[in-house]
Amino acid sequence: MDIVFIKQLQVDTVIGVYDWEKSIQQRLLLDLALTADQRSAAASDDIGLTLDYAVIAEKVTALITAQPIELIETVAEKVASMLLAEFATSKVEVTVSKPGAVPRAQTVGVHIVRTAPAAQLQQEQH
Ligand SMILES: Nc1nc2c(c(=O)[nH]1)N=C([C@H](O)[C@@H](O)CO)CN2
Repeated sequence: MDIVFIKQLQVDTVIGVYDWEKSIQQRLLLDLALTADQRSAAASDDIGLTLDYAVIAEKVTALITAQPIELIETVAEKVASMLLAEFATSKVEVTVSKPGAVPRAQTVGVHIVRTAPAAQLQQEQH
């Protein structure tokens, strides 16, 4: 199946468990993959028939920066839920990295895969 993706989307926000993290902004990097058949968009050359990655990037950034969050797992789950609810996609993969969180590691993060409920999948096929 086809995938529309965004790699290494930078989002600066208040993120972290500890008190010292609640008064600073830290950078998260997001990799997103949204599964959706792209054949009709390609055949018609119509942005309205695909998943607009610019719109996705804006909505994801707005969602994450709307309020402080403690866990990157929460970020990933919120993003996956929003993408499934607001875009015509059957499956999303969300990777949230927090570079700099562990000094001796290049980066740390979480990767989740979520699928649309069966009812939503049936709607998209018709
Ligand atoms: N699995 C996780 N482990 C940790 C998280 C997290 O969000 N998920 N967060 C922290 C702290 O906020 C850390 O990033 C501060 O440097 C620790 N472990």
